[in-house]
Amino acid sequence: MKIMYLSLEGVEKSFRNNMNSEIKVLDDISFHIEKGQFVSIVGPSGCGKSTLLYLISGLEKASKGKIEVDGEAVNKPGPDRVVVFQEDGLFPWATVLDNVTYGLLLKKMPKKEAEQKALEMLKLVHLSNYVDAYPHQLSGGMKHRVSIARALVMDPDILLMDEPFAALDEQTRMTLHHELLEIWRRTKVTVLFVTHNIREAVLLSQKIIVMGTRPGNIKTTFPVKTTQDGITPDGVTLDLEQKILAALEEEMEKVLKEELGDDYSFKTGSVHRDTSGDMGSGI
Ligand SMILES: Nc1ncnc2c1ncn2[C@@H]1O[C@H](COP(=O)(O)OP(=O)(O)OP(=O)(O)O)[C@@H](O)[C@H]1O
Repeated sequence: MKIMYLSLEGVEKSFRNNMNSEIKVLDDISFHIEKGQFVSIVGPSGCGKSTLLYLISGLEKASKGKIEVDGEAVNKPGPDRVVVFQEDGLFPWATVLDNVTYGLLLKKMPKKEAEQKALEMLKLVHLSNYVDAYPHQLSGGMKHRVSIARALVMDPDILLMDEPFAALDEQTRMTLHHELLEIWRRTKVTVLFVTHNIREAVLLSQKIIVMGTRPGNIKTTFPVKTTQDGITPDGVTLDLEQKILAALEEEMEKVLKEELGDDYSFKTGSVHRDTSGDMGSGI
């Protein structure tokens, strides 16, 4: 029997708007993730993807429903769940090494031990030669690698990644995809990865959760079929990208109609489906 590691059952989240009325952002979210899985979440802008990550991280509380990690209810942030954001969030006044040791020193780990752990992580993200550099001396991709090292050094069980590579250029993003997969295979950390980019989701994940919107819900889930080497064959990749895009088109139509008026007509297939391009980055 498979162990369900992260489990959400009937999760709802509402916020109060400026008019003091309740707006439901997430409705009846239920899914289960096995330990060590790499799962992506895609969905239209504003459907509640970040909110969902914050609920799992414990930074926000669910209005209803249950979130459990390894059978334990989540009700506050914990070192077992670390979030990596789109912005690298590094301290500009601190060196790479000091940025990575920061969380460990807060946990009262002795400095020598913290530095040794940080150096191991920096080796894993190929930044051993930059330990004394300051963030402004690094490229965007390198800064993201530091922020991944800073998250991993805490030994999290679950890495929650909120569009971590969205602001990077295509080539840097491709390099980081390789590195992230290598890190994932070596550390066996469970990854929940939010992205707007369908291709990115297909390339990285074992399972893809597609969210609908108004309010945010789970529209459908796709398993990603890989070979024994963990590689998704090209035909499978393209087919899956098309299926995800088709599922999202309906949601996008809903949003556009709401924002642009009822007479707006969304033509099926009007989304650019050039498979050589950057699938879904406009979603
Ligand atoms: N603290 C808050 N108070 C009030 N409303 C909020 C709060 N946080 C999020 N929301 C609302 O919840 C909805 C979902 O936001 P969220 O950022 O989770 O969506 P998203 O899918 O991550 O969007 P994007 O893809 O554009 O980043 C939005 O309408 C947002 O305005």
